[in-house]
Amino acid sequence: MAAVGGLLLHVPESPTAAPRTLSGSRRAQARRQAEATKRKHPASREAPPAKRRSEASFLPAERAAAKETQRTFKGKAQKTFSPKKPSVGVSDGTREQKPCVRTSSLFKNNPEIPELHRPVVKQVQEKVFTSDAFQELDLHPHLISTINTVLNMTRMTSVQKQSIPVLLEGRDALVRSQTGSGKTLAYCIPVVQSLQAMKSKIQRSDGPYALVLVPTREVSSLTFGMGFKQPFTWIVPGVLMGGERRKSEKARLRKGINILISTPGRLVDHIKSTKNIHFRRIQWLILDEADRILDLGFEKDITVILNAINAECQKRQNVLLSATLTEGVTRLADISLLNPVRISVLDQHHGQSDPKGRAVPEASPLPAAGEPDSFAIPESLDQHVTLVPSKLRLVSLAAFILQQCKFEKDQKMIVFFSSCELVEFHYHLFVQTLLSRPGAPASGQLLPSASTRLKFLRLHGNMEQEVTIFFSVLKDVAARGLDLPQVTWIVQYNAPSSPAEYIHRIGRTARIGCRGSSLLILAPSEAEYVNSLASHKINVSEIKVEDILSVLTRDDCFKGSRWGSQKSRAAGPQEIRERATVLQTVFEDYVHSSERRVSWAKKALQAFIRAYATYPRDLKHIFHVRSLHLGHVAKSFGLRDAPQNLSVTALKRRQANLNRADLHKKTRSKHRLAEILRSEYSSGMEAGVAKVKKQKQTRRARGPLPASGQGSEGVSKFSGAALCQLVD
Ligand SMILES: Nc1ncnc2c1ncn2[C@@H]1O[C@H](COP(=O)(O)OP(=O)(O)OP(=O)(O)O)[C@@H](O)[C@H]1O
Repeated sequence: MAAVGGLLLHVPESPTAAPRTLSGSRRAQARRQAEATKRKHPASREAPPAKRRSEASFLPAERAAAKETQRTFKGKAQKTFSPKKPSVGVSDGTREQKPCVRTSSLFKNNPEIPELHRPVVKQVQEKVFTSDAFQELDLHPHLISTINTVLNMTRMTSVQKQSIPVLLEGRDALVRSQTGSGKTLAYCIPVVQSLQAMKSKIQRSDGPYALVLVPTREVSSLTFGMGFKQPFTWIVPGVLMGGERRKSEKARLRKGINILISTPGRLVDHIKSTKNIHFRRIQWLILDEADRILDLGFEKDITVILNAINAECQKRQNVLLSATLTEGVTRLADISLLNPVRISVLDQHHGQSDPKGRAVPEASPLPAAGEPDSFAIPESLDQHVTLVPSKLRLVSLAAFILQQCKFEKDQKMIVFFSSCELVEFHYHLFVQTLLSRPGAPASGQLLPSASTRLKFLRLHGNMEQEVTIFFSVLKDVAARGLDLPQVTWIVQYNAPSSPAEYIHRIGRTARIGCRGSSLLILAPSEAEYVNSLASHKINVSEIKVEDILSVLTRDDCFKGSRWGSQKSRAAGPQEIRERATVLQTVFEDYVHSSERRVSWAKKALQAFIRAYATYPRDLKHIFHVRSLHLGHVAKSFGLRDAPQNLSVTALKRRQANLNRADLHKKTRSKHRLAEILRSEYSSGMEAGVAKVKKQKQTRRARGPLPASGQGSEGVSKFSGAALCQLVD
């Protein structure tokens, strides 16, 4: 089941959007460039530690890698990259002041980009579809016809073919299969089949017969929407989710829910406070996305739930499903399943099926002690990584979005960030600078040929109201809520905190056999993360940052003056630098156009650093706040200088005093805190975090708002978040 805690979706704009006129745009561009030229660049103040300093620094060191530059750019490499003097050019037959863009600030003093010696590993792969139809299963004809006509599915996926017969036989099962392989229906079908076949017809007032636990509210809605669209109207499914008011959930529980879908946190909340919740008729207990449930620290809540169910009913069927089979998942299986059949789609090749194609109980291929887990990755998914110096991160992300979504057709992209604040920041920044708006005045902050083909949406944990809107938007766009089958690109702007999280993020594309690609953006100092992924049999190939930025040469609105009259000239590194600087200047001008926006960008920067400080211990040698160069990172927030009062230690101390003590008290787990801070998955029931959110809201009411008045600040309820964009 798809689960994305927060995302920003990007849909085609109305074709009526009026593009701005070129002449006005050129003037605005010239003004921006003039300002950029006038500005004093603080390059020397931003110099990185001596260890990583290099003179000319677009590539690992331009001079050292001149050959590489020529190979990649297919143009003539420039020998020197000193700031250029303003020049006068001729345009459209009129003499016009065309100042040059200074390139020193963005491209000087960057750390070297190391050669990526990526170990090539053989990825674990699974076959998604079988040739077998649902008709081959012993199911009620109405159920088959609903699957065929309402859900529009004919052939079973491998996991469905292996799991459904086992579950229909009444066995407990531990099911492992890659993301997007159809695990939800693998349990929904047997549950519905068994409940409709009960001798005494189910009454709504009987209460729950099946309990489905999922990690997040989003997943619960989707499970409800997709899996339990069943034809037997007397079986009532229902969802308990954190965003809804407890009172109305209690009322629904009182009326009766036969298939109850909930996040662990929300259910525990009801177990403790709702009198009329009971489990005496439970026949099915499903733990879906068990790895994510554990990642989020819900182990204790699961124990509370198991105890509550065991106290009222002993005999039931238990199913645990997971994309990754970690030690934690096996431990959970040990306590929740009884003599389970272990189904792993990979096992097909290892003779674990009987002659009828049914899986038989057997030990699953768990990693040996000390050996890292390996994850199955869809065959149709191409994974990439790019190493980008901090100063170039923002322009690189924007260039990549433009490359894929403006210059390519039929693209949809989800961009994951490490916090809600980052989603808000990038959403507003891109909407204000990269999009053209009908009737918008020529503010000079919008790119002249700003795209009419792009649209952005966002989703994250601080958006309770907007989640509903988001779902209704998605209904039109993708028809399957957050499970967006046509997503073509997943971009991870901030690295995930675990390989399992990486797998779940990239699992939003290449679903159910479709093609998809992913891009992980790392800083040069984070290159070792690629080895960490390789140890889990995750294979990524490199895209060079200059190849990403070179897309800017396809759009004349990024043109620097030096190239104004040389249309035929091939794009060289210098031109790419100039164009990247034009784009960066657009972002910086927007951010620096008011005090409020500067303070908003600073807060986003703080949120980034806070999230960076929460990487788990085993990744600290790769992601350590001390290795961040604040001046450089500030550039990726459109800030011209690092905020004066922003020292990593002070920030951490302040943050610890403000929030963590409270959160620690509530969660009693450092790991859980880190996950809540970093992960896009949440039940929405984190008491401690909710309290923090309340504090933040109060503070937000007092403090300055971002430009649009919609942003958020501080520690979010769950900060892993994503920005998703979709293009016509
Ligand atoms: N037999 C089928 N034929 C066609 N599409 C299917 C079939 N089974 C499931 N799907 C579709 O595949 C997509 C992924 O299914 P689902 O969300 O259940 O996968 P999953 O394995 O639970 O993924 P994840 O682990 O990422 O949550 C959904 O859009 C679903 O509608």
